Amino acid sequence: MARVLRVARSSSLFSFGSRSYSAEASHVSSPPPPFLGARRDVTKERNVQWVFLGCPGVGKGTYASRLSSLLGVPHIATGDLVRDALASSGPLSQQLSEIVNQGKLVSDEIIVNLLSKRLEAGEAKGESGFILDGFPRTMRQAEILGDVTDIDLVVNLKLPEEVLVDKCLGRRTCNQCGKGFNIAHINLKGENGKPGISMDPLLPPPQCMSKLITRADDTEEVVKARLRIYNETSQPLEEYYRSKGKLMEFDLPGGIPESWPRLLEALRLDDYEEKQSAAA
Ligand SMILES: Nc1ncnc2c1ncn2[C@@H]1O[C@H](COP(=O)(O)OP(=O)(O)O)[C@@H](O)[C@H]1O
Repeated sequence: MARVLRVARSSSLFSFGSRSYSAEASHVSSPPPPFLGARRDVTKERNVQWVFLGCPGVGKGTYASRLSSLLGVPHIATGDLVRDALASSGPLSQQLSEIVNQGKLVSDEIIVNLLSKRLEAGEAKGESGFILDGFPRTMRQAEILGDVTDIDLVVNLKLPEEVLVDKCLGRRTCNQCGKGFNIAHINLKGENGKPGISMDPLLPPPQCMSKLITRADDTEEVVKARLRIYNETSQPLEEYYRSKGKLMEFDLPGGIPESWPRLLEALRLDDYEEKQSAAA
């Protein structure tokens, strides 16, 4: 989809593909543009174009990244694009740090701009397809995405809210190799017919142990703010994609060892590697 966006010099307009958008807030009550399921089937001509939805801490990054390696498509996390922009010097970094450190969402204009640049760079390198993680986050972003490309599938990962906070607070990244870990021990008892959930920590190897860092926005206060904002702004997206017949709900049954094979099964990818090698 990387016929990508540019911020128009004239100020309050930004563009994605050949379309321009006003930088003002979206009127969610306006009907969304027709989605792409209605258009021709292009899935056979290109790699997958998938979106991962889910609350902060649910594990979107982990599963999206594993699937991207399996399918050979880029995993594009807008949170990573924001953190890269934060790490660079300049006025954008200052503008972003205040927003991100309060757990608030960056403007649609900035986020579409960052995503567009990333897609453009990927296209120049010959990338095809994507797994988007953290985008779209608002109805307006979903409408913009729907205007410029076909989304094949939206995977909505779910975990009980009690688990999400603990998982966010347990996240760690190695500042040398960049890998993500989680030091939280989750053990939620089942009640009212709901199954319990236990997850072992994902501990780093000894060489990373002394290099672990915690995201500045993974404090309890900011995590709770992010969860609240997610529930307010992103849940309408579930309904939107459900109504297009694109939403796949997936309740994570536990940690990676239990969840990964079940997710592959749900995506009908459980024998994907075998089929790939047989076809080769
Ligand atoms: N699509 C988006 N729209 C607006 N802001 C975003 C978007 N994606 C990421 N951000 C910003 O980057 C921060 C970190 O994003 P992310 O790593 O996806 O965190 P989370 O753990 O909340 O899912 C968010 O709190 C938000 O400020």
